[in-house]
Amino acid sequence: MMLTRDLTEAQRKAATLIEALPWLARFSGSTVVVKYGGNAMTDPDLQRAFAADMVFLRYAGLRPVVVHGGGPQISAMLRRLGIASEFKGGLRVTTPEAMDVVRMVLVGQVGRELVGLINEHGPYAVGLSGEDARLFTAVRRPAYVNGEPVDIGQVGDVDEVNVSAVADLISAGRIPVISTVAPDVDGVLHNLNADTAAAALAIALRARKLVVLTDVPGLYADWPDTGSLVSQVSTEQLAELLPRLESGMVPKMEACLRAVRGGVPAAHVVDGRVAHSTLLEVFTSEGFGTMVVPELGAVTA
Ligand SMILES: Nc1ncnc2c1ncn2[C@@H]1O[C@H](COP(=O)(O)OP(=O)(O)O)[C@@H](O)[C@H]1O
Ligand SMILES: CC(=O)N[C@@H](CCC(=O)OP(=O)(O)O)C(=O)O
Repeated sequence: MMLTRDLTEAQRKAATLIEALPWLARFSGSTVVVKYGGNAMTDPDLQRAFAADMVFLRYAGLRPVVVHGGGPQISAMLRRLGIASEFKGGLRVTTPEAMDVVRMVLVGQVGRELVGLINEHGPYAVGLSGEDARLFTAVRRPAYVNGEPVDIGQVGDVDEVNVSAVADLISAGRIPVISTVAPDVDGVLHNLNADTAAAALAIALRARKLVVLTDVPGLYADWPDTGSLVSQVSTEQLAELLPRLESGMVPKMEACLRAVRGGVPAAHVVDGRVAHSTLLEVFTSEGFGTMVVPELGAVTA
């Protein structure tokens, strides 16, 4: 005979599953670009949970595309090699020497590890960088310090996206895992901020969502005041807030703004330190993290 306690537990599980039903119906068939930040991938258990989430999305009928970061991992390798490195306006100043390390770490290390973790579940993940099938063409990107443009070397913005480079993989049921280095028109390799590249890809793929995993619960309007967490923000409000933001949040929120202005219905910044944060964002009714929408009250998510 089933104990009352077991029944309650079973009902709770059923309630969790059934809560996902409207979201499954809404998002089935949709492309979701998930940016996995370097700060959110330091724990092996969290990495495994992330990989499982991508496979879960796929089996739920969504089309996940992973764009990964690796800022802390690049910094660690540069330190090991004794190469100086600094950030300006949230972007890494990238010398030709640093560029070699950026490519080695993102493509050869971080990307490979994620592909391996996803493929523990089956033959799904295929790793590629902006160089493969000309996925991204870069154009040099200036950074701004106190409103003045500063040269930060081989740092790029995405000029063009060759959608067909990933569309075929997605149609075949694969999960593209993308490392964000890309050549410019002259073939010179550039270092792309991963948030920036994820936004450009989400727009080009007409994604239903951009989900950005980082190491904070979301955007704080008045950082570091923890009472100022923003649950929902319109593009207009975010554009006003942007000049007051600092460090890594600048390219991140610029990317979310760009994605939503570019036609992606919602961009979410969520806490990647919480296991299965992507599933919580996609399949539960409570808001999780910060959601950027075209206008407040827009029916989306
Ligand atoms: N207004 C803000 N809201 C949230 N985080 C902020 C803010 N301003 C600065 N930060 C910092 O930005 C960091 C996230 O950016 P970044 O380090 O580039 O992360 P990722 O590796 O995930 O891209 C947070 O850990 C936090 O320290
Ligand atoms: C130009 C620039 O800053 N590129 C980044 C690329 C990696 C990245 O964006 O990683 P996260 O998402 O972990 O921050 C860098 O060199 O760190």
